[in-house]
Amino acid sequence: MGRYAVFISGPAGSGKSTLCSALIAHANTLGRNVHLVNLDPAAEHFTYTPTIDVRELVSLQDVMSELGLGPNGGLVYCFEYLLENLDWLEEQLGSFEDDYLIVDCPGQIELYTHTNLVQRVLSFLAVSHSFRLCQLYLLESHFVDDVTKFFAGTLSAMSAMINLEVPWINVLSKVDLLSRGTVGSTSSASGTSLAARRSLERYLDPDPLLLASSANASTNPRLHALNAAVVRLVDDFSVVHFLPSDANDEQSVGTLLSHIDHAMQYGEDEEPKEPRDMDRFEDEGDGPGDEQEEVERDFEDLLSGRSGVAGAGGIEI
Ligand SMILES: Nc1nc2c(ncn2[C@@H]2O[C@H](COP(=O)(O)OP(=O)(O)OP(=O)(O)O)[C@@H](O)[C@H]2O)c(=O)[nH]1
Ligand SMILES: [Mg+2]
Repeated sequence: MGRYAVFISGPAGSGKSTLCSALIAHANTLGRNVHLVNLDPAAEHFTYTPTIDVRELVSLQDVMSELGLGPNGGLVYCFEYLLENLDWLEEQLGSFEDDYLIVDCPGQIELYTHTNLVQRVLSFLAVSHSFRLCQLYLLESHFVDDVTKFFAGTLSAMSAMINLEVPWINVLSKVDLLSRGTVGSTSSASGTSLAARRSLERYLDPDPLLLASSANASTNPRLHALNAAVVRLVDDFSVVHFLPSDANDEQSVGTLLSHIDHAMQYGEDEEPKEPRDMDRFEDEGDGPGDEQEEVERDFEDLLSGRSGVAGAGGIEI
């Protein structure tokens, strides 16, 4: 079948561990055998017991108390320790028959952008163990309530992407909070939801002119040339494309899993599948569309509550 590993990364609290659990639960309902790998030496608890857990090799708490390091230095030390002890990882990997790993990563962005530590773990899996890899990068949906925050989030995703050089999927997590009005402006609840929804639509398929004018409206004129440069960058590279995610919505999780499978060409003997919920689109008689159209449709369904999954709650706007 081949060996596959998807790394779930993103800033602290962006929903990585929750999404790992949701992906595993969804894969289980499809009868698929996937394994959780914990690469976060500071993790506390998991819904599913990790099959491989870096804390069995080294834990952040021990490193901090024994070496007197702070949390960030301690984390870097833990990764260096892991890389010095790859035989441990090798032994853990060797016990699998079906290798589809869902890897929960630490939230410290500098691990992906300032060091090559994560990159070396990825290379070890790809080169020494023939894993096909994919990296998911989560950004919380509150990044879309302000264009300058969106730029910051997009640029951090881009710098991690350039550093790691593996198939990449950007995810806007917790979009259900937008529809509840928890994220966005301070107007009335329904107004806030609508505004947030419009923001999200704008950022899923950004119009460069609109992005530039709203960035210019909230920044010093001296920064307008920089805004224009960032908008060009955002417009020119596909890093700007985000898949919306609600970890509590099975359809959303299913769509993400299908994008991950597609990125890694999971099941190479089978016909490669387009990253979409095929049954739903076939039922609706839709022909194949481009990826962005798909994302927009999924997003529309998510926000309008047309989830089509038994037991999944609709989202009120
Ligand atoms: N509403 C909503 N909440 C979510 C979603 N995903 C995660 N959360 C919540 O966000 C919080 C953080 O989620 P985690 O999964 O622990 O985030 P994390 O990225 O693993 O955090 P660290 O490991 O500390 O970096 C928790 O309270 C989750 O319940 C989502 O899709 N919707
Ligand atoms: Mg976590």
